Order: sequence, then C-alpha cells, then structure tokens
Amino acid sequence: MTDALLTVEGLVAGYGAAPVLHDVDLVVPAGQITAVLGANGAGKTTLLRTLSGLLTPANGRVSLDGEQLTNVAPHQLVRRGLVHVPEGRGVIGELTVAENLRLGAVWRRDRAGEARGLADVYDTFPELARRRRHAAHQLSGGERQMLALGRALMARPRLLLLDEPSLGLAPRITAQVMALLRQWRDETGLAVLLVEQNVRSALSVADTATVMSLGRVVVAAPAAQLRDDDALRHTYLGF
Ligand SMILES: Nc1ncnc2c1ncn2[C@@H]1O[C@H](COP(=O)(O)OP(=O)(O)OP(=O)(O)O)[C@@H](O)[C@H]1O
Repeated sequence: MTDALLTVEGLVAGYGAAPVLHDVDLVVPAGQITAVLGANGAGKTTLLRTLSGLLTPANGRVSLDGEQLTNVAPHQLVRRGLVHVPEGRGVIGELTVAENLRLGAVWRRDRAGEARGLADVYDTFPELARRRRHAAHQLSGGERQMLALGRALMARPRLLLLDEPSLGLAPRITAQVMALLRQWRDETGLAVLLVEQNVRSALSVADTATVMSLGRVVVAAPAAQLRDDDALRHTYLGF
C-alpha cells in the first residue's frame, strides 16, 4: 500500500451558484501517476483548478501529506510542491524560453537552486537550451509543451497537475511526454495527476485511473484493470 500524497474528500466547487464538482473523493498516492478521465464537461479541468487554488471550493477538504490546503493561496501551494500546468500550457508568448523558465522558479527564492534547475531543464530538453533566447510564441506546439513542463520542474514539484498535455501534439511527441512522466516518477518519485482526453495514452502511463462523469467520480481503479477489463472499460470509458 502506497502512502497518499494528496487526499480529496467531499469536494464541491464550481463557477457560480450551481456546483460543477459534486462530492468528489480522490487519492493521489506518492510517487505514482493518477489519470483523471471522462467526457468533455465532466469536470476534470475544474478539479485541477480547484486543487491549485484558482477556484475556491464551496465544501470539502484537500490535504497534501496530511496538511490542509483549503484557503491556501496558489503561490503558497507552489511552495509546498503542488504545481499546475494548465490546459493550453500557460506559457507567455512574448517572453523568451529562458524568461518563462525563470518564472517557474519565482517562488523558490534561492538563486543557486534556480541556476541548477535551469541546467537540469536544459539537460532534459536540449531543444529548449538551443532556443533559450527565442520568444515562446516562435516554438512549435511540442516545444511549448516541453517549455510548460520545464517551467513546472523549475518549481521542484512533488505533485504535478497536468491538464491535457497531449492536446494538439503529434502522437510521437505525446509518447515522448508520457515517457518523461514515467521517467520522472521512477527517478525522482514525482507524483502526477494527469487529465487526458487521450485515454489510451493516459492508461499506458498511469498507475491508477479515476473516471469522472457530470462532476462526480464514477470509478477509481488500477490503470491496468481499465486497460485489460473490456467490460469495465466499455461501461466507464465507452470503448
Ligand atoms: N469559466 C467557466 N465558467 C462557467 N462554467 C464553466 C467554466 N469553465 C467550465 N465550466 C463548466 O463546467 C463544467 C465542467 O467543465 P470542465 O472544463 O471542468 O470539464 P472537463 O472535464 O475538463 O472537459 P473538457 O475536456 O472539455 O475541458 C462544464 O459544464 C463547463 O461548461
């Protein structure tokens, strides 16, 4: 049994009076990749926005390593190791690659750590090193995704919240992204909460999977079970 890193209990959240998330329970184990799957509008992005402090929950509890996160400001969450890469990647087109990466370290406060982080990111993504002085809007979709991941790494996350990293990417680049997540999990113990429309890709890399429908969790199971059990997959994922 692996320790829980993030625990979500009875989470209710949304954008106005009517909630989008209804009583969501979720556990993200330390050092594992947890996929969040479900149709358009199921509430996956809303869940990540609530966990990263962009939306205030109406009810429920969220804790990281046993510490309550409710009412903690987004930048404090980053300091505690919870880093969100939003849908669309959130890189700033007018800034250079290097400037975008430095923004990722803005809450770290140690210059030496920032320099080491940059060296590590350039090591992992040599293409970003070559293009460090280019504006981010000049990058390809794949390079922008690498930049978004590199910027998240600059904050030294314990838990990465990743929204649709495969969006707009060629299958070969998507496979590279998934391989990197697996490598970081294995080498550094990074935990990932991965929201994906690309169900096959997500199940190929995830340890566990949670399926949402209409703002509720309808099933949580080992990813291998959803991959291999045709009846379960058909019932909850429709293929
Ligand atoms: N900014 C917003 N204001 C109001 N309602 C919103 C907003 N963003 C999303 N919603 C609504 O919340 C519900 C859940 O949307 P959400 O984006 O969380 O789903 P999702 O599972 O991530 O789907 P997708 O894969 O399409 O992004 C939808 O009904 C959507 O219309």
